[in-house]
Amino acid sequence: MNDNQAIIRFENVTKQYDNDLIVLDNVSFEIERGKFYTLLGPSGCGKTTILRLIAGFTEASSGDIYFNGKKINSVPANKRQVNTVFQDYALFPHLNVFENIAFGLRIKKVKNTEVKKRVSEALRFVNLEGYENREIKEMSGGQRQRVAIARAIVNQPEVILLDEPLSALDLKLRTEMQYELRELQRRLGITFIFVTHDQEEALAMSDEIFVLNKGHIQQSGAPTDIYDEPINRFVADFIGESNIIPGSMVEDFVVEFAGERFECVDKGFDPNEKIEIVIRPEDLEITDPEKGKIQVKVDSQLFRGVHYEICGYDKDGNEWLVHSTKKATVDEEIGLYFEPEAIHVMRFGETEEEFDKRLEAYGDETHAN
Ligand SMILES: Nc1ncnc2c1ncn2[C@@H]1O[C@H](COP(=O)(O)OP(=O)(O)OP(=O)(O)O)[C@@H](O)[C@H]1O
Repeated sequence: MNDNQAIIRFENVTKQYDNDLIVLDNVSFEIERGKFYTLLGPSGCGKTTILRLIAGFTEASSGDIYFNGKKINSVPANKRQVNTVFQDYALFPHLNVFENIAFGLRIKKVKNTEVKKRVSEALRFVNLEGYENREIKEMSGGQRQRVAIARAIVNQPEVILLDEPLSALDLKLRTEMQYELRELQRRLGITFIFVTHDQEEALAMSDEIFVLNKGHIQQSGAPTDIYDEPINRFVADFIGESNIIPGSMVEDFVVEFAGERFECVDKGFDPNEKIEIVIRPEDLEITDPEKGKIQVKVDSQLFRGVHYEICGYDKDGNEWLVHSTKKATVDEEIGLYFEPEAIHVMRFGETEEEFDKRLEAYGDETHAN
């Protein structure tokens, strides 16, 4: 087997349920071996459907799915090198921790000594040594979560699918489990495909994120790439808070919005092409009005612990959101300063393919959005 080969490949996969709803519309992507992937998107965008297609719980309406280069469209679920960790853990309440984890091995008629060895190993991986004889009802939410993960890794699958596995946990435990899961994936070296609708979780955990909406992958890439270079309004909005302001590209490196022209680092647009710009709230600095590039009248302010969240309007009526450790006063006029690099220019309705082509054509010494 070629190590560089994608472990999973979707080729023009469409999924339409009986009710005629097209959930995935001609989707193609590759999953590389040994990485942590996250499928991120709002409720109903098709994340779970992708997992179900990989696991073999449902079939594609059209298109092909490959595993290690072999087409697996009609391979039954129990013959796939894949294990799923479900949102509700799906543990058996009448079996103790050991037997829950051993369940899959027992079905495969693995020898008792081997079962013991592998279950102990799996328990060690999830830090639950000594819990073998506990009843499931005696385990906390976080511990149940770990049992569910142990039950997946004990089968030594090549891929583990995790469907919102942390959503039932409280915030503190959830954050702890995020670290644990990430660390576990690194130690095991197994490919993880994780589903969430929580953008912070996706940014914190993943090597690669697929942002999904309305049956399409809107953008895929490393967390920093997606955060810094969202290709459209949906991604910009979904991944963190953004100021999205309409404008036009005057020429290469000059953009106009809020009635002013600004230096930027983008090129490759038609002269005066209508665009939208994104500036992240943390990239705006509060200054005196005359030192700011934009002047804004403060409308509201909230203290968020680490920073103030300040909202205001410029003279054109655009809303500006600022995250700053500096305080402002409601109705005060403030200046906002930003570097040319803080401006990300987005073309209307561009697909990821077109975006990538344009980046290639213009080299990567600039954003060349
Ligand atoms: N078996 C089914 N029959 C008909 N429609 C379905 C079926 N399963 C899912 N759907 C529909 O397909 C769409 C996508 O569902 P899916 O579960 O993949 O979304 P999701 O992104 O995982 O959402 P969530 O975050 O809410 O779990 C939804 O509109 C859902 O109602």
